[in-house]
Amino acid sequence: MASRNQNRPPRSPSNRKVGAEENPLDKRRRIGAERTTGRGRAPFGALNNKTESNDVGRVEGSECSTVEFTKEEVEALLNEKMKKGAPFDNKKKIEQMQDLIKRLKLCVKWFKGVEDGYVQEKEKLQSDLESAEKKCADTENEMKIKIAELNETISNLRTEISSLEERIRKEESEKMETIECYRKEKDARSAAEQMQASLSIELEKVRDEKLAAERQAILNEDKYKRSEDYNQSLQNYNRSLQSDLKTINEAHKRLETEKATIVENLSNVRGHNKALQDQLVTLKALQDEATKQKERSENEFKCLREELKQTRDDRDRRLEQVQTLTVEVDKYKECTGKSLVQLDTLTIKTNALEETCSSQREQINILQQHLIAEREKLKMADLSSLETTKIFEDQKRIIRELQERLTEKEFQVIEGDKLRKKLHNTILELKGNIRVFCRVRPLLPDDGPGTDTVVSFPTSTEALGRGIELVQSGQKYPFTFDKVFNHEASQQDVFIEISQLVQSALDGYKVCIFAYGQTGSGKTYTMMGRTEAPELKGLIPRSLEQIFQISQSLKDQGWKYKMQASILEIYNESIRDLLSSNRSSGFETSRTENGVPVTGKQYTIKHDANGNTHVSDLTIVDVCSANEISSLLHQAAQSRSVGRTQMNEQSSRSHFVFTLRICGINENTEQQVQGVLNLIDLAGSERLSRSGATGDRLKETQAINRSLSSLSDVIFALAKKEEHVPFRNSKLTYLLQPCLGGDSKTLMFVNISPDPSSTGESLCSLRFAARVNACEIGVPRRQTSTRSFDKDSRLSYG
Ligand SMILES: Nc1ncnc2c1ncn2[C@@H]1O[C@H](COP(=O)(O)OP(=O)(O)OP(=O)(O)O)[C@@H](O)[C@H]1O
Repeated sequence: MASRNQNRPPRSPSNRKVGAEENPLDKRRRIGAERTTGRGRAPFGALNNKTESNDVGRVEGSECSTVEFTKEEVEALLNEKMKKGAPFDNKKKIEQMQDLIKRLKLCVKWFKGVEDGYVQEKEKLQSDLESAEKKCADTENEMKIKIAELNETISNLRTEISSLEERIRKEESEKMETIECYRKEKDARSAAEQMQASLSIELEKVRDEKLAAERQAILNEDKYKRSEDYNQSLQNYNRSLQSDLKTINEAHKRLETEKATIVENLSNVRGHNKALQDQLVTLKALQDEATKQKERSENEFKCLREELKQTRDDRDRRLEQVQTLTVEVDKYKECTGKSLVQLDTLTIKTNALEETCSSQREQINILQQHLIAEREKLKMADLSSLETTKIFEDQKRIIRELQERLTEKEFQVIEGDKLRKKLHNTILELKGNIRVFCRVRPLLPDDGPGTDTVVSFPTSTEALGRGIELVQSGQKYPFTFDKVFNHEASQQDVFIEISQLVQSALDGYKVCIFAYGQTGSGKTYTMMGRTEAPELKGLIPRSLEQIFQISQSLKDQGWKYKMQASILEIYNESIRDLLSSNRSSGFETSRTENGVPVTGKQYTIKHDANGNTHVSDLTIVDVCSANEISSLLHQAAQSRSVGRTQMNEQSSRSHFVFTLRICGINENTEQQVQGVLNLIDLAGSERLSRSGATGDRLKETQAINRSLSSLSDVIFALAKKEEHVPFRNSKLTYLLQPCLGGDSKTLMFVNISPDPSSTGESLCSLRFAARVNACEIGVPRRQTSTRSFDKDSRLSYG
């Protein structure tokens, strides 16, 4: 924090040396001591010395920046009296006075310097505070963003880590599965290899067997060939035996023939027969022998056949065996081929799995490296978050300090605001708690000729802008009001004058602004204005817009406002709720239409202990914006015109009362305010003698006159602090009474028509306004106008 001395005017080099050796307090003490001992104080002593050397200006310039005064010194300087000398020693007196003046000048300069320093310090602090606040807010935002980013990064990293861990777990389980698969495949491969080996052995065996079978087959074939050859030879032998047998049989036949011949020749050849018989026996023996031989050969042949068959069967069997073995060999071959293919695919798969495994291992390594890097990052993030937290704490501390300063400043602002309100109110009170403005409307095409003939505005310094003169029957009637607006005054000109009152309503005061005047004098124009163009807007919309604008701007100071609006109309002493959603229920029960009572509500006016007015059954709407108010005013205008049609009522015969209740609370100070803003367009005034009214119209006019007269009576009674406040059964005055007394602010517009045919009405209105203008409520009014209130000048509308 900057010390206060930093903002002081710079010290002269010579003095800086002194300042380095002793503090200002010591110096002040020294100055005081020197003064009491009469040896001269540092500033004044220096001044005196320099005065002697006739170089006062330069000395003052250089010394004033180094001299400091204590309160006591300043008071002593102010209270210092002339030393008593010779009574006519004017020269000495003058010197003394010059000395005193110089010291006083020094003191004043010192004061100015200090004051400038304070102002600079204040400005610097203000700018420091603003920049620090901005910086704090920025840093806080940055911190928040950074923390959010870090949190996000941390959460991302965490999710990444968890996903990586999950992936690792998955990879590991996959790896385990792969290893398991690999192991199984290895087993299968080894089993297949074993099988292949056993199959190879079997194949070898089968091959051997096949070779043996082939050899056997060759042998068998040889055997078979030999058997066939043998068979052939046996068949040949058999054939030869057959041919032998044939020849033998032929021989036998021949022998038989020979026998016959022989037998024939037996006798002849008995001898020979015998020999022949012997030969025959031998031949028979031979034949037996041959038959036996034949049988033996046949047996042998049979045996050989058997053997051949057996060999053939054997051969067939062997062939079958060979075939089955070949099939088996083929099968084995196929099987081996398949196994080999399987083995190859398994090998490829294994290789692929091994590759996958190694790539996964690599991936795991990469992921682990990632994990390590991310952990490292996390650590870094933690560290930076710690650093950030530290910075954040520092910033928080700075913010706290700044907030404390801000609170201090806010307190000062609040105090300033209180002072502003007080001053604002004082200004208004000085202007008068009751003020009367007069507004003269321009001539309308329907009016008679010339404004100047009826109304004129005095140009004397005292009455400029405040005076108005009305001419009736050649006689001039001068009036003075707080402000007089001529026919050229715009709506904005008028609003500028009343806008301070609007501020008072927000400050918690009761404010009542009403327009009074004869029919057609411009009351509605003043209060409501016209909707065609924004610049024609009247006081009511402008005031409400300002209220919302100010209430918005006060939000920064912690003020929160709740606004409630109600709009009513008083016609013939009956209240009509212009915001009632049910139009027929907007009328008071006491009203009748064509002699038939209209069903509706009873609007009873009550005042509570806090001086607030309540109208029972009245619609109260919470409003937050000027737009809402506009739509309410629109609704009220429609209800009004509907009411007029229903009641067969003429325009301007009713008082239009817009009430805005303002409840403000300051969240910082818990200060509360309750203001009321009443904006009223009164019914047009009319003299009975002039209206020539009869019947209901007469009653209406009497009621209006009664309520207007009663209004001035109430204002008068409140101004005079009279105990009895006359209401004369006027609902209007009873309604407004809490807003007229005490420190309430009342502003009355008296609207004047320049139409020569209504000069009498204008005079009457001006007299009424003058009567109100003479009232004083609260603090005494300014001295500029002498006011008198003639109790007997009560207006008569009769
Ligand atoms: N300052 C002005 N400038 C221009 N025209 C105005 C001004 N004042 C009033 N007028 C016009 O004069 C006419 C009568 O004004 P207005 O209706 O406001 O009178 P009023 O006093 O409200 O009458 P009433 O008592 O009958 O309601 C309107 O046409 C209005 O536009």
